[in-house]
Amino acid sequence: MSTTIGPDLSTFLEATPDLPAAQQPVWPDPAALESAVAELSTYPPLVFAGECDVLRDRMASAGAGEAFVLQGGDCAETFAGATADNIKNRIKTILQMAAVLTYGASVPVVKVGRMAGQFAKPRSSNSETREDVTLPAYRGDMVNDFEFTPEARHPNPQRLVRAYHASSATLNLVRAFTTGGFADLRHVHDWNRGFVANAANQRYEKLARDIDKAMKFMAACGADFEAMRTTEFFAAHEALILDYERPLTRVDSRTGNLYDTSGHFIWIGERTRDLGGAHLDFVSRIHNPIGVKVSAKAQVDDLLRMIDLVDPERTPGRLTFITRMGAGQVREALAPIVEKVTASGAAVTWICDPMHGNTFESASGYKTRDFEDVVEEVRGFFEVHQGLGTVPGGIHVELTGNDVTECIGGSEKILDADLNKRYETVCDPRLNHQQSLELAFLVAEMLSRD
Ligand SMILES: O=C[C@H](O)[C@H](O)COP(=O)(O)O
Ligand SMILES: C=C(OP(=O)(O)O)C(=O)O
Ligand SMILES: [Mn+2]
Repeated sequence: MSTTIGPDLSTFLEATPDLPAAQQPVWPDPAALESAVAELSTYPPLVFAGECDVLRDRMASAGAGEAFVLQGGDCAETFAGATADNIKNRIKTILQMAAVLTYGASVPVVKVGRMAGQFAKPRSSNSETREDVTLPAYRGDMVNDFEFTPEARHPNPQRLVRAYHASSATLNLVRAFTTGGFADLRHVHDWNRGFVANAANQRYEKLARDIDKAMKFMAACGADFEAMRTTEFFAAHEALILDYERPLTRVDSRTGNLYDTSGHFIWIGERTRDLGGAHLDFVSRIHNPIGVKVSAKAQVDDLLRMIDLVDPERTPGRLTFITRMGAGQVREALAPIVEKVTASGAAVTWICDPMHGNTFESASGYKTRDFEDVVEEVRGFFEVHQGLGTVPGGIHVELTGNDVTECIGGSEKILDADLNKRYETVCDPRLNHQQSLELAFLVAEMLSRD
């Protein structure tokens, strides 16, 4: 892969028309931006194009019902939060969930972290007001700082460079954990035994016992557990800030194709998926597997045009629709979309994000989600696909491996009054470690019935 801007890449950058790009920061110093972008464009790729191709094949398998995708991680990663413990806890949680889902689905689980690049946020409002002070909204550590002062909220393009380094360090540790023995299926299974040993999680004991039996059966048959000490793991984030994504786009020396090397899988958010906008234009020019968030407001005709733009060849695994309808709307809103997209002959993979349609402000003023709504949206997602004979390909969840109190409900019965105990997110409320595992057990039950 070329690490400098070669002739093909310059042509790409010049050919990119000046389309409107939603949700971009207004960088106050153009010279500082130019210098940060120039610096990024000289840096090595964070991922290799061949790995993106492998993930595209995996997403295709999920679209065909031969794999199940688990995407999970913070709503917004932070520079300060990129510590060994935080990363380890998140990986551990995802691995534990994946083990349970693998059993439930009886197919391989494709593990994808919302990690190593998830440093930018689209916002509903450009500003935030606390008491009588109004400042620019926090847009992710890649742009400005969460602290509520005018200096902190000032967009600083050197943060793009810092985001690259934080992503690089995160990815390095993720690769070490997932290939160095930490991911050993036997450890992961032991951790899950710990989860069901908690009296509050007794309801899941039977499933855990069944997995235990399956492991013993495999061992008795001489299964090669040594080969299960490592696992594939991919990195994903929302491709929001084009001044970060464009300079990390490289020509793959094997094929001459362009890849955004900031992550294996990148997605376009609900607020930036306009057909005439710069974000869809950008992803239509690169070869990574791409996701697009789809809310209940989406128009099917727009989605069909989007498919023509992003996946004109109808390559399985190229395009994933990450639907986020809300528990109350999923059955009604998702069915006609899946039906018409399927009837068009498109080959998209369907994933359920049960978080973003279920956010509300609690009585005590916290932005939260109810665990019950999260589970209910996944249930609706499965029902719709079952009804249409289409494939529910995976889930996309905002989670952390830590014991935060950001979403209410779950077997620990977190209440509104508990939210202030450990509300640590800088953007959306995440499922904590226990809630994430509980979700995995419930989805495994849905999958095994499916
Ligand atoms: O994931 C992100 C949020 O849903 C998005 O940034 C909007 O959040 P806001 O309504 O707090 O701005
Ligand atoms: C902003 C997000 O989602 P959406 O684009 O679906 O609102 C997100 O995934 O954090
Ligand atoms: Mn979010």
